[in-house]
Amino acid sequence: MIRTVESPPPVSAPVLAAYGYCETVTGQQARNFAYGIRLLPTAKRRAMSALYAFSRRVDDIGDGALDGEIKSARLEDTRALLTRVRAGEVEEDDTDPVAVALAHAAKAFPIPLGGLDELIDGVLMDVRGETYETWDDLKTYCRCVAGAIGRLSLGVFGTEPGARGGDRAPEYADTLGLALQLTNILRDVREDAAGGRTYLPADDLAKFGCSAGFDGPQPPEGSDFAGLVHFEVRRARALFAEGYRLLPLLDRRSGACVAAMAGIYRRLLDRIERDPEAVLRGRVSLPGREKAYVAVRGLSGLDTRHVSRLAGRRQL
Ligand SMILES: CC(C)=CCC/C(C)=C/CC/C(C)=C/COP(=O)(O)OP(=O)(O)O
Repeated sequence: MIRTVESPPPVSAPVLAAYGYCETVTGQQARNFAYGIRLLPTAKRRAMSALYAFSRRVDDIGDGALDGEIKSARLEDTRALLTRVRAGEVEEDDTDPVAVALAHAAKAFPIPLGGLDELIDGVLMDVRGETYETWDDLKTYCRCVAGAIGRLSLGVFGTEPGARGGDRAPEYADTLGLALQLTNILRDVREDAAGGRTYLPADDLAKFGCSAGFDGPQPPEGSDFAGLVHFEVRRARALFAEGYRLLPLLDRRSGACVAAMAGIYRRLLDRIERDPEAVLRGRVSLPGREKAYVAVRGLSGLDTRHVSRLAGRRQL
């Protein structure tokens, strides 16, 4: 069962500084997720920033310019650090602020830290240059790099006591992570291709004549690129619909955080659906004012009430 911890332990000056570092990383680098994280009360916001900063570090190793062997070794160093966090071996005066903040967050909230091992496993798949034959194969990767983040975040949020169906919350959080990751893969298709990576399943690419890959602002000749994008958008929408069942299980501000994160990505998906080739021309993004609007909407509980109504009418 997932507990909500009401009063986290008091925060010492070194831990406060460590959280401050993680919040700066989050504010500067989480161009989309920071809007949701900001809506949380202090202790949860700090814990989410610690999770973000650790995940960012893992991701940056994967995306960096080093060669594969060095990346793998660095990822294993990060795993060793995680083992120290889990064993309670990271002291408050450790020189690594991300480790200090994560260790504190893991004491304050029941965060299933094994999810960070999964994230490292997923980034190692990237480093090995794995490609995916089918959606089931890609799903395994997405569970590691995004489903796990959903389940870790749920450890911070907790579920509302007595919420009906609360035991399914980890499954919904995982599915929401998949929805976000598939959207991210569609958005970054050109950038990933430039970096030599293809995430979309080979059998989908073949079905729409896109096996030649995406190396320019135009779709591969003779392909049905828009058909491919619309097919993946439908898949992502179904994942969003399932993952949104998480919202009524959360307290108001955690629900607002998730609604903001998911809402911003859903709007990215809308834009991609309207103009599929935009993802080949550059990075599709939302203006800051639109992200702020989605965050305010999340806080007003509109999305949560909408999902509850649909569930009540058995339309979800
Ligand atoms: C329950 C819950 C909270 C579920 C959501 C889980 C979650 C936040 C998954 C993240 C997956 C994802 C698309 C990461 C990309 O980060 P990025 O830094 O590359 O994103 P950006 O490029 O859009 O800034």
